[in-house]
Amino acid sequence: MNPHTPTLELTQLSKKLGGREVLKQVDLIVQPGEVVGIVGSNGSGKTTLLRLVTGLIYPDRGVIRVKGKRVRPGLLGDLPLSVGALIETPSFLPQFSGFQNLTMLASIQQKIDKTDVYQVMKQVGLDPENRKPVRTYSLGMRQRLGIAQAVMEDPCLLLFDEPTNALDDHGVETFSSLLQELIEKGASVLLVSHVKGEIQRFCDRVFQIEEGKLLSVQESTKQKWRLVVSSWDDVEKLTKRFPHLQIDQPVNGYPAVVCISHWVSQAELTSEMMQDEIQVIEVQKQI
Ligand SMILES: Nc1ncnc2c1ncn2[C@@H]1O[C@H](COP(=O)(O)OP(=O)(O)OP(=O)(O)O)[C@@H](O)[C@H]1O
Repeated sequence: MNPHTPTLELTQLSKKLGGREVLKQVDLIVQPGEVVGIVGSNGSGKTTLLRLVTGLIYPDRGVIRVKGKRVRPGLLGDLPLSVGALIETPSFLPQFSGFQNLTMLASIQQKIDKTDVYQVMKQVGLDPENRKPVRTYSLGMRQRLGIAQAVMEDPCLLLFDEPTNALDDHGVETFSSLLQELIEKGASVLLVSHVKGEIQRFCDRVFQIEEGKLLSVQESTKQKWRLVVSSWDDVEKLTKRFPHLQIDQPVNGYPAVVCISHWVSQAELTSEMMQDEIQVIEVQKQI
């Protein structure tokens, strides 16, 4: 897999619902580690956009690619397994406990085991030992379970639709730190939210859906740098220290990585590297 392959590519995506063209020729590219916010008034098409990416519904026109692989919806289709989603009110089997629900879902892909499910439930503030069926869960507990389900298999792309809906203050904080952790690990996120603070805090870029069009309302302030370093040990130090790093083609035999960050000057960047005693051969600001 080419490390530069975008996590998500939407090309000329259009979708009609109830006789109305909800999305019109939408184009979007989301890179690894990028958090993209989607805002817009009620009924503007935000949820529709996320559902299209999961393959739950299919576009009338256009192409969706996750990690370069085309999403072909339908039961016999090719659904993107590396996508974690929390869209609208999550539904679970009501007669089973939260833990049972998640372990059943985990058994489909067999990427994670019961211990991982146990841990992720604790992470979202749910008691994995609670044997009560999901039908007795409050809305907030269901939402927490939905968040756990979305993140548990460490997907490369996360789709969150109003993730803090029904969460109490503690739940919001828990979600925020979980999201921060995922971003640091390099996941890409599409975040739909009416909560301005949430969008401002997490998103690198923000788009608004207006009359079916995806309009940019906040451009990224991040820069892309290529760092050429003296050894693979330095690459190891860098990958420990900085999220979203991608190994690049070596430059004159030296290892190189591409890094997306908010640094504005080369001096700032070099001083960060020096703190970790990383020997930088060359810093290239990419255009
Ligand atoms: N199954 C459906 N059949 C017909 N129309 C639908 C269907 N699902 C959604 N729509 C319509 O598509 C439009 C976009 O809906 P969508 O749920 O994507 O909006 P949204 O931006 O997520 O809204 P909200 O902020 O209220 O969650 C709305 O006008 C909605 O009524």
